[in-house]
Amino acid sequence: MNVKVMVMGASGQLGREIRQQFQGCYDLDAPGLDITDYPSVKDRISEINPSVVINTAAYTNVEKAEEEELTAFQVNAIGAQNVAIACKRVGAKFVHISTDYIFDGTKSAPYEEFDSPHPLSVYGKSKLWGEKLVEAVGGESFILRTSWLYGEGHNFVKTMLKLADERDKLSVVADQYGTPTYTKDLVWVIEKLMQTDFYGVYHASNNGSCSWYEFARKIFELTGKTVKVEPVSSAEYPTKAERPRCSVMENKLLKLRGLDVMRPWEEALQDYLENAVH
Ligand SMILES: NC(=O)C1=CN([C@@H]2O[C@H](COP(=O)(O)OP(=O)(O)OC[C@H]3O[C@@H](n4cnc5c(N)ncnc54)[C@H](O)[C@@H]3O)[C@@H](O)[C@H]2O)C=CC1
Repeated sequence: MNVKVMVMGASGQLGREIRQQFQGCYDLDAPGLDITDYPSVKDRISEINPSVVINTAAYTNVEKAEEEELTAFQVNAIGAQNVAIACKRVGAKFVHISTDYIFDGTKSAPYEEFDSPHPLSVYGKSKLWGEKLVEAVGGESFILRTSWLYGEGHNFVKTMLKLADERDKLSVVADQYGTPTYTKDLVWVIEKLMQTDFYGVYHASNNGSCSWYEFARKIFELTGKTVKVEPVSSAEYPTKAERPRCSVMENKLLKLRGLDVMRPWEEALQDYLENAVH
C-alpha cells in the first residue's frame, strides 16, 4: 500500500480502469494536471514523490488532430516529455502509453517492437514524437504501445451496441486490421512491468487480430443482437486521417520476458460484455 502511483489523464478510459484496479492496492494520486504545463507537472511530482507515474493523458481524437496539429503535438509529444523529465528528477519510474498508429500498416506480418515506425496521421506522428522525446530524457521509462482500446467511457463496443438498438443494418469497415484490447488486460501488463527494471518499448495488445467488421460481428454474436452488418471498404468511408491497413502487433518483448498476460481478444471481449457493460 505504500507504493505511490500517480496517474495522468485519470478521467480517461484507461485512467479510470487503472484507478479502479489500483484502488486499495497502491497509494494512488490522480491529479487533474495539464501535462503541457511543465512547472505544475514538475512541482506536483516533486511534492508527491511517487514511485511510479503512469501517463494515460493524450490528445486521442484522431480525426480532429488533422486540424489541430499543434495541440496534438503539445499534448502527445511535449506533454509526455514534461512528465518524463519530472519523473527523472525524482527517480520515479515512468509508464507511458503509445499506439499502433505509429506504424503505416503495410507489413504483411505482425509488427515487432523494433520495426521501423512510419505514422500516416497527425495523431500517429505526435505519439511517435512522444515516444522519442520520452526516450531522449533517458529516465526509467516503459513505453507501452497498445491498440483499439475499450473499457470505461466511450469506445467502439459501446457505439456498436447503441447503433444496433437504433438501426436494422450497419456498415463497418472491413479492410483495416488490428487488435481490440480491453483496458483491464492492459492494466495487468502495466502492473507487472512497473514492478521490474526492464525499461524499454513494449507492444501490449490482446492476442490475435480482426477487422473492424469482424470485431463488430463478434460483439453482436456475443450479445445476441440480430442487426445486419455489411462490410465496407475504407474508400467507401472516407476520413480526414489516414489509418494503417494492418497494424497488428506482436507482444514479442513481453513474451521474451515471460510477462505476456494478455488474453485472446475474443476472450477479453466476452469478459467485458458479460461483466463490465450494463
Ligand atoms: N483509445 C484507443 O483506442 C487507443 C488509445 N491509445 C493510447 O492510450 C492512452 C489512453 O487512451 P484512452 O484512455 O482511450 O484516451 P481518452 O481520450 O479516454 O483519455 C485521455 C485523457 O487525457 C486527458 N487529457 C487530454 N489532454 C490533456 C492534458 N493536456 N493534460 C492532462 N490530461 C489531458 C483527457 O481529458 C482524457 O481524460 C493514450 O495515450 C492513447 O493515445 C493507444 C491505442 C489505442
